[in-house]
Order: sequence, then structure tokens, then C-alpha cells
Amino acid sequence: MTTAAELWTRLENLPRPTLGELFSADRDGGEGADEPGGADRVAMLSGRIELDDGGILFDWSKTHLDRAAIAAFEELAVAMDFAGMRAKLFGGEVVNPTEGRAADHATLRGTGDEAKVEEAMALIERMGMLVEAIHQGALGEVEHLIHIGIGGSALGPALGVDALSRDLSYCDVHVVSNIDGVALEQAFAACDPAKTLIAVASKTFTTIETMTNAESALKWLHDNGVSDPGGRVIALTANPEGAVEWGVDETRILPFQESVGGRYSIWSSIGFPIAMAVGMEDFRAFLAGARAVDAHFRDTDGAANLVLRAAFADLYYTRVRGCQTRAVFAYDERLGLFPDYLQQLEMESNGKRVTADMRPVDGPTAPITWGGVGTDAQHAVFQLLHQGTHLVPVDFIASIAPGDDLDPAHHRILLMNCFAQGAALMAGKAGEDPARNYPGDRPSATILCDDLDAGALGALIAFHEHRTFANAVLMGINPFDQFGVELGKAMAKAIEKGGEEFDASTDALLKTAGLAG
Ligand SMILES: O=P(O)(O)OC[C@H]1O[C@H](O)[C@H](O)[C@@H](O)[C@@H]1O
Repeated sequence: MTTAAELWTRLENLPRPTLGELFSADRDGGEGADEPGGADRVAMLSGRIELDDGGILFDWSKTHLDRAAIAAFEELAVAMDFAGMRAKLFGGEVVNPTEGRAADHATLRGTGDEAKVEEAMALIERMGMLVEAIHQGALGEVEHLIHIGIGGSALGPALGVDALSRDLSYCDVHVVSNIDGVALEQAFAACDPAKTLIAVASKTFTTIETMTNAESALKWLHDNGVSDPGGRVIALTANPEGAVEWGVDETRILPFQESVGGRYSIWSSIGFPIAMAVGMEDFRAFLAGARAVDAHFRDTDGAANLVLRAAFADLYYTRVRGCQTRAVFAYDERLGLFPDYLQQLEMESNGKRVTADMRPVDGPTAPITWGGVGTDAQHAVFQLLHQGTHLVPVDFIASIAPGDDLDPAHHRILLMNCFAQGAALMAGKAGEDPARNYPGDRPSATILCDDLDAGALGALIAFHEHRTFANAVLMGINPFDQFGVELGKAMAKAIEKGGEEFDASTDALLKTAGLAG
């Protein structure tokens, strides 16, 4: 069998036709003889995942993937035992060797090992009962929810609430993550304490930012005349004992499994604020959308697997073309937080320098994920995409159905701009002078939802979870640990404890800010 190293060498040495050449239907002669161009290329490199209601189109034709590259990546998937790793993921086996854990997030939406799915469904059922009881008034009048969490315990809830609760919201949700008290004060200013619940979301129930913010939120309730502040708290955690110890009543603890990673936990009770905002019916539709992607990812082989195909393109740009970043532009105001969410998912998962079996990696790992919303970004950062010296693969995400009720001109212009950018990046244009020259040949992929409803959002997120996993498997790394975040936390603790000396710069900063012991 060809080794991974040989396949990377083969990929590096493949001819590098431009996107224009790949699209020209009459390319003939040599190895490119059977390379489909034009509409055939679009047919080869785009496909849909069907959801309960509508579906999503994934068009990867404006990337440099061609038959030869795809064939090499398919062999790489075999060399890296992609099918075996995927079976382990869905079989609930250990796929996070440094922590000896499975990664059970797919079970939360009904995919995978039967016993684990059953356990997950029971927990979601329990969350649903609490959400519905609150909606029906079991905890009195509830107008606001302050959701306190950070990292994976905040980014998913913030995205889900922002994307889905615009037309109708059962409850006004504020997600607070930063230890900077300004964040919490902002939420306080928008809430009536007598009608506010506090969700404390922390997998470990030990994170200093979250626990400090939670204490301050309880104090705010108390200072504002709420007689039993503790009775207004819901805990979302994989450490229910910790929550009990902290003082939360067991009936208001919504647990989730230790084997669900923080950045993969939106489907668990960490999704409570989403369910509070949009109701359980939409939350279940959100899970169903993710389940449809699970099925596609689990049951499709080779490049026909749209998730795996996206990972092929990701790795082609990172490892063969040396791209250090990857940009995501949502042409949809509701997905304004999607780049932030993806940053944690992709960079915390795959920003690694050793393989799963503890050897140095044999090439660059996760690119830097960045992005924003269109059309805003066009007027701010697209200059660099069109004419800068960096090659940046771009994903465009849009919805055919509008999210607004205004004049249809708004949505038409939005979508036309989205498609125009992909076309312009690829085509380029010869200029009268170098400053007006657009080199073109710049890749993009387009993800087009029929509608951006709860199911589509679930599908989009699951697509990216699996895309991240597929990238990791093909690079031979473990995407499920995050030891890189620990050192800074330990140093902060040491500073708080005092009595320790650091480097001269840090010591001087501490002294200047009055923080030296
Ligand atoms: O949910 P928690 O235990 O409070 O953790 C919150 C976050 O903190 C950590 O530093 C990790 O880097 C994240 O992966 C995690 O999501």
C-alpha cells in the first residue's frame, strides 16, 4: 500500500491547472483528457444533503480539486484508515487517546451506539420537560435568561440563539462569557431581576470565569430583592456533583456526558438556552438536521462524501499550496457568530503539533479560521482576498429563502453579491496597470441552504464538526483534546497566588498594574 508520505509527495508533484483551465470544457490531451469541465465539473463537485425540510447544496467546483488530486486523497484516506476511525467515532470507541475517551456528540442527536443514544435521548427528554415546564410558568414569570458559560459552553448557545430566535422568541437570552464585568453588567442592564433565570453552563463546573460570573449574577438577584436567588439557577454540566456542591438543587441540574467535548456540546443540555428561546420543537429539528449529516458522513465513501471532500480541499490548500488561513463569509446576518463558533471548533481541535501517536506532525495543521458576514466584509477585507499576496480559500454560506420580510430586493442583492464574489475571485481580470489587475484563480466553496431554519443550522454545524474530524484523521492528529489552553490558565493561577517570579516583562507589567504581591 502507498504510504501517506508518498501520497503527500504525489499531491505536491501533481500538475496545477488554474481554475479557469479546470472549468474549460475543451481541455484535452495528456492526463487531463478525461477531466470534466464546465457544467460537468459542477456536477462532479457539488452535491446536496437532504434534510427533513429542504436541503443544503455544497458546491466545491471552484476549488482546485481535480480527478488526480481526489484520487490521491482517496488513497490517503485509505492509508490513514479513515473508514476505521469513522467507525470508531460512531461506535463509541476511544478516539481521544490522550484522555482515554470516546467522542459521543453524535449520540446526542440520535446517531451511534444504541445504549449511548438511549442515555442521551433520556437526558434531552429531561431537558425538554424542564424547558416546557418553565415556558408554562412553573418557575413564575420568566422573561429573561442570562446564560453564563465560556468557550464551548457559550459559543454554540450564542450562535444558536442569534441565528434562530429572530422572528419569535419565548425568552430573551443573554449569553455572557467574559470575566470582564462589563459583559455581565450589560446583561443586567437589559433584564428585570424578578423575571430572570440564570443558566450556569460549564462542563467541568470549575472554570474561573464562569463561576465568578455566576456568583456575581446571584448577588445581583439578591441585591435586587429576589428572595431565593439560588432557586433561579439552572446548571448545565457534566459534573452534577460539582453543581450540587456549589448549591444548585438537583431538580434544576441538567447533566450531560463526560465523553462529550466542550466544543461539541451544543446538542446537549448546553443547548438549553436555544431551547428556551425557540422551544423544544425547533430544538428537535436542530438535532434532526445534524442527524441527516451524520447519516451522509457515516454511509458515504470516498469523495462522494461531501464532508470528506471538503476536508480534501482544506488539506490541499493547507499542505500543498501552503495557505495559512481559511476564511468563512456568511451572506446571512443570522450567521454573524458562525465564524467565531468555527474558530473554536477548528482551531482548538486541530491546532496541534503532534500526531495521535505522539510523533511530530509531518506538515502544517489547522489553518487560522477567520471570516465575517457579507456584504459587510466586501467593503472591509475583500481587497486582500482579490489582490493581496496571500492565497486564502474562502467558504461562502447563504440561504435561498430570505430571513427578512422586507422588499425582496434586499435578499436578491445579498445573494447576487455572494455569487459575484466567488466568480470574481476565480475569474480575475487583466488590468490596464498592475494596480488594477486581478490575478484570479482564487478558490472558494459555496454552501447554499434552501432555508436557514433550525434543521439547516444543525446540519451546518454537524457538517463542520465532521469536516474537522476528517481533517484530523487525514493528518493523523487527535482533534478531541486541548492541552494547549492549560499553561496560560496555570500561570494566571500562579500570579493570583503570588510569591512567584516571572520574566522581567511580566513582573514589570504586574507591578505597574498594582498586581504584584
Ligand atoms: O465548560 P467548561 O468546563 O467551563 O469549559 C469551558 C471551555 O474552557 C476551556 O478552557 C476549553 O479550552 C474549552 O474547550 C472549554 O469549552
